[in-house]
Amino acid sequence: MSFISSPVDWTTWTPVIPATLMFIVKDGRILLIEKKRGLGAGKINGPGGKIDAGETPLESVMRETQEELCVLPINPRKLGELWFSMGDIPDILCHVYRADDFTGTPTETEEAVPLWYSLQSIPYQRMWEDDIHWLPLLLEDKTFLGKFVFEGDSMQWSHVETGVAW
Ligand SMILES: COc1nc(N)nc2c1ncn2[C@H]1C[C@H](O)[C@@H](COP(=O)(O)OP(=O)(O)OP(=O)(O)O)O1
Repeated sequence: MSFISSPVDWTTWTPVIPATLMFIVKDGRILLIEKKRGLGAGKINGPGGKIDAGETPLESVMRETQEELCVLPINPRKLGELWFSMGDIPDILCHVYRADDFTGTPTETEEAVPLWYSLQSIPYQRMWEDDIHWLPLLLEDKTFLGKFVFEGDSMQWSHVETGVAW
């Protein structure tokens, strides 16, 4: 969808909300959540959320994963950033992490239902529209920077580059 020019000037774009996402990939499966409340409620995503004041992105994604799923990722690594121009809500810069192991038992909480999917049956139709543009890169352990323009739930424009050094 990046064949048309971007409706957003990314050189001056300034995100308002810093956020995170975590994807745990183990034994040919990925640990996702059905989000029960907040932005994206009802969709399937990784655990994550807004970064609190004074937190680093890594501290935030560990806290959010613990709060939402009762697990702690082992050796998390940042693979991507997602820049979301959202239109009707404040713009989001999301740091995306992957881990290949965890401690604890994935457990339903007030915020999320844990869901394991095989890597061959990721439910993209129930996820945000941008995910299919970068989650395959994360599964290949590639780094990426994705820029997306949304109007409501509808993606209007996208561009993803890979081989980014974080
Ligand atoms: C627009 O496209 C998006 N795609 C994907 N894959 N993920 C997105 C998109 N927009 C937002 N997100 C992610 C980023 C965060 O992980 C969550 C939103 O976080 P939330 O608002 O739920 O933050 P919390 O701190 O958990 O919320 P509370 O204020 O309820 O504590 O969605």
